[in-house]
Amino acid sequence: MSARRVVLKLGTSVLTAGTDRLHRPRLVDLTRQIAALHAEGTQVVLVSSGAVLAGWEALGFPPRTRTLAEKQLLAAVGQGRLMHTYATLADLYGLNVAQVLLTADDFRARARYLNARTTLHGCLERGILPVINENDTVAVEQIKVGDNDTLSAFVANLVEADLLLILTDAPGLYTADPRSHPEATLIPEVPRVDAGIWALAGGAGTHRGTGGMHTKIQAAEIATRAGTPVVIASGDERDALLRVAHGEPIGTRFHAHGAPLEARKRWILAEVASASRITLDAGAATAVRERGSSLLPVGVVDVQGDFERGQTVRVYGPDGHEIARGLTRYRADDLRRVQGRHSGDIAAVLGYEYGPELIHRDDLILL
Ligand SMILES: Nc1ncnc2c1ncn2[C@@H]1O[C@H](COP(=O)(O)OP(=O)(O)O)[C@@H](O)[C@H]1O
Ligand SMILES: N[C@@H](CCC(=O)OP(=O)(O)O)C(=O)O
Repeated sequence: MSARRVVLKLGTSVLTAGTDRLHRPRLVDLTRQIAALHAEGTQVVLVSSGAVLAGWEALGFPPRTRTLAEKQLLAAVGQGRLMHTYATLADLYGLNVAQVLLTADDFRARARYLNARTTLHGCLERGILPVINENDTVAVEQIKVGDNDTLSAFVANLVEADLLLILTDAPGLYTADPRSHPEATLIPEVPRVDAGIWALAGGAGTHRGTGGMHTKIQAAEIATRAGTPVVIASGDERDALLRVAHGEPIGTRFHAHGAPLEARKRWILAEVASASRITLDAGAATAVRERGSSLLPVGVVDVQGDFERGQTVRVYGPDGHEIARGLTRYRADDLRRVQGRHSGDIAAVLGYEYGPELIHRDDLILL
């Protein structure tokens, strides 16, 4: 079966194709494959490393100290150049690109999470290619994801991808690090990431890459638990992206556990804002419960508690029974000002708006 929404992670090792520089022919080839998938109606979200390398290249390969400050400086120099390269190449295929720089905090804080999600979905709806990287220049130890394998798994959850493809310089997960164990063999299928799989992780990867196989296994565990299958394959393989997206068995495939919706439900149901309580009128309760509608402010008769935009809130029917939980797009104080009013009035009352829905149906779980 072909994937409809793919998160593609490109490691530094792929972008350099065994050289010291961003390998332009490699980037052209990958962009061509992304454009071909777009033409088939498959959405692609790119998580691209390479900023540090591009910065190092731009500055003429100065001796490396490998400190955090140096990495941040090189990333600051390189990120723009990396994006310029993607924008130029995508333009050849009539594609626009959007730069999205994220850190771990953007996944933890719900308002930021929601904003990132809205932007990414907006890009996908308009056929724009989002190019994501960690925001290295601000990502101090406490808030950084730390490697783009893990970041790509977070992104796969964020956009509810139906495939995460991690391209690297190894053909997949081997029984041991193939650099030091030439007798190692490829593992084509991993039904579950268990202790035996973790034991194969080996060391920290190439001198340019971050994390080696360890972070790729970690990414596979995060994404497969949330319902997204993961493939690790080689960027040297001809048409790797197209073939994997079309379901061809190359590299190592990690099987998803459970249905994606279940994982997302668990996420929404977790961390309910304390004492939050939104009460609906009968019409809104029926629309939400029986017609699967989004929840609009017009159907709200009462708002209790103090919650922020992006938090999970409890939704009650007029009879006082909890009927749903969902992620609110408006904070409690703002919602009190627009409850019972039509969505078209929101901007006039608040001076801004985050869309017509209070809780979008995708963010609403019926109980
Ligand atoms: N069991 C394993 N199977 C395959 N590769 C492994 C394994 N253990 C360690 N590795 C190493 O991981 C490297 C890829 O990771 P890394 O250098 O971080 O690449 P990237 O830049 O693509 O993230 C491979 O080149 C390989 O040497
Ligand atoms: N954010 C960094 C890449 C970090 C990273 O995980 O690198 P890699 O192991 O090559 O995917 C950069 O753009 O250089």
